[in-house]
Amino acid sequence: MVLVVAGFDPSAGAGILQDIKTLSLLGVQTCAVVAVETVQNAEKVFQIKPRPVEDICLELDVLPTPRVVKVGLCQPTFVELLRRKYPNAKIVWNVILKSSSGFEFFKPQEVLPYLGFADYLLMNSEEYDRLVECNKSFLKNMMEKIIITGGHRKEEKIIIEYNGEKFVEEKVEGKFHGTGCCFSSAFAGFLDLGYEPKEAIIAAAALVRKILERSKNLKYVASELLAREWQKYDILEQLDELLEEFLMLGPLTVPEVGQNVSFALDWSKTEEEVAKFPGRIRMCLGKAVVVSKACFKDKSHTARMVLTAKKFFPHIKCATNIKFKKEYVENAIKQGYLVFKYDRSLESEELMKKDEGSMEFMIKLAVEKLGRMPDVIWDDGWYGKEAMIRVFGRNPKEILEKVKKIVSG
Ligand SMILES: Cc1ncc(COP(=O)(O)O)c(N)n1
Repeated sequence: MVLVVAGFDPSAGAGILQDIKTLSLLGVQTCAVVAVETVQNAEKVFQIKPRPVEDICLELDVLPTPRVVKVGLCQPTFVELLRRKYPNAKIVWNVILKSSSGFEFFKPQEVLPYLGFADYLLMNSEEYDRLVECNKSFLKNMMEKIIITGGHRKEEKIIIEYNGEKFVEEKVEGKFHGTGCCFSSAFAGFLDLGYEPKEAIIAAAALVRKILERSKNLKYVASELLAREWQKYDILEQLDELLEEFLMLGPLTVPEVGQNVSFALDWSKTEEEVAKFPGRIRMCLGKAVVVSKACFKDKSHTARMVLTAKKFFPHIKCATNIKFKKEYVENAIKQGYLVFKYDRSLESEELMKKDEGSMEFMIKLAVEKLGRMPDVIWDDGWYGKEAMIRVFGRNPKEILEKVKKIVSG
């Protein structure tokens, strides 16, 4: 378990909220106590208010004993107390003298007497230089504990120094509020997972780079943008789980052009962010087959349909196309589904030639006419276009249920 003892930044770019976001990416159990309250946003720290030591201790007393303690913005004297309370824990102290926005939290002489109580001291090169300036010999004796994080020097890469070694990671351009907190809690998390300190540095630097690549154009470390990537795995699993059932229905559903089931994430913007079966579900010697499990690669009509439907109704994230039969449309109506007939003759010549925009046009038309998202949109074909029934819903399970009812009446 990692215990975080740090400051509370209500803007969540830095401090405890950032620590928790980062540690949850590693899936390690985390507890936290607020050592300092702050008034701040991504641009500026206005005020800090240390909490009474007695209050913090009351909270610590009822928590399990941690394997790793990550200390962030905290009264330096408190680190001595933590050492005594948790003699066997690894204490990782992210020594913060100044915020990236320039607010002076502590003076070097305030933290120096307590550095010896931690096992690892993380600081940027500016902070390191200030501490050396204040007491060179004291810091020299502590070199095997000190991890100097890059990013504040003008080098082209991030260079992290530890115990005479240098670790290099790609730099992401930009100024992000909370990088120190993110790196130090990732380092603490990897220690908790059993990594050697060197390995924890390499892994933490790679994780921070991945998060920062997603935080481009933002002012803070947006760990939540990496956190949402788990949904990719989740939707692939949901599609693959139901593939067998979709294949069983194949002889009743697969059109000449093949069938696909596309499933989007809440944040999907492009076809490559929509899960689908590349190569589609096709009929081969009377059996429905796929060439691949669900993945994000490949283009798909149904993926484009979902992306458009989602623009109007964000909860509509899944769609499939099945072959047209008059009785299927009748069944859908009988089942009480909202059914829209799409008239392909309304398409402009330009749209027909391109094909790209026709799915978008079709859904816009349906939504405009009905005022809500239909369950089914069908058309009876056009020159060179196979007649088709399209089924929409929240997820593959819902789509499968709808398709079953439509084909069996
Ligand atoms: C609660 C708290 N902890 C740490 C920092 C430093 O982060 P940064 O240097 O990015 O402002 C901060 N501003 N607030």
